[in-house]
Amino acid sequence: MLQFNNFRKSYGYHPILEIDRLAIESGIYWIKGVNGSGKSTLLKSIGGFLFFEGEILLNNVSVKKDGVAYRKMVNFADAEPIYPEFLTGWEMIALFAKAKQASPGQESYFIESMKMASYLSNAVGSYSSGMLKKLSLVLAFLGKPKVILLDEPLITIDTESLSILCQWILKKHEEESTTFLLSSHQALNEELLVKSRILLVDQQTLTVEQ
Ligand SMILES: Nc1ncnc2c1ncn2[C@@H]1O[C@H](COP(=O)(O)OP(=O)(O)OP(=O)(O)O)[C@@H](O)[C@H]1O
Repeated sequence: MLQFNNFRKSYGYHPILEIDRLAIESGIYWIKGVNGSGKSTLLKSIGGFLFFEGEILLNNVSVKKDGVAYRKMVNFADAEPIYPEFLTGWEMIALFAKAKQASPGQESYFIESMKMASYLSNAVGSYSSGMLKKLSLVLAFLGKPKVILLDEPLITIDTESLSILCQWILKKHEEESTTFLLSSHQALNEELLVKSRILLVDQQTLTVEQ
């Protein structure tokens, strides 16, 4: 479903990733690689946020040639999310729900399970890093994307939220066949681990471990 053709990403003259040809089937993938290997660069490229050479296709839709249709199918949560400080959590959720054509009330399950209602009326600028992270995760789950990209989703959230996030991932994958690509230096919990395959970013390329 996700296809790389002659993908090349550099920053200036510094090559970061080269993927000649690779197909990634639907599933849950744990992206591993040492610091600076290119995991965030990979996720941002798939998300359509970075310029690169070559092609990335999702269900045969090209991020370059049909960016609008492509981006409708892909949600992304940044490792260190930054939002306008003056907006409230509710306003951010309303904005994303509209953009992602979420069904009415879709956010309720996520907000309730992570007990976020008490602070969503406050401006985002007042949030702790964990509160902000949880908001970014809710936003990434809105709508019915084919792929959800999560860059370091496990950092800053507390232990209880961590296992709830794993449940969100498993549920969304089971119910909507959503593919997940998530990078993490921390090990995934056991339940998620058994359902995951590993994508290794190493020596400037990407391989799917069997
Ligand atoms: N905007 C940028 N300009 C120039 N170089 C960059 C930029 N962003 C990343 N890099 C470089 O690209 C390489 C890959 O960075 P990237 O953030 O993708 O790695 P990563 O695997 O996500 O790292 P980490 O595990 O530390 O988060 C690094 O050498 C980094 O210095």
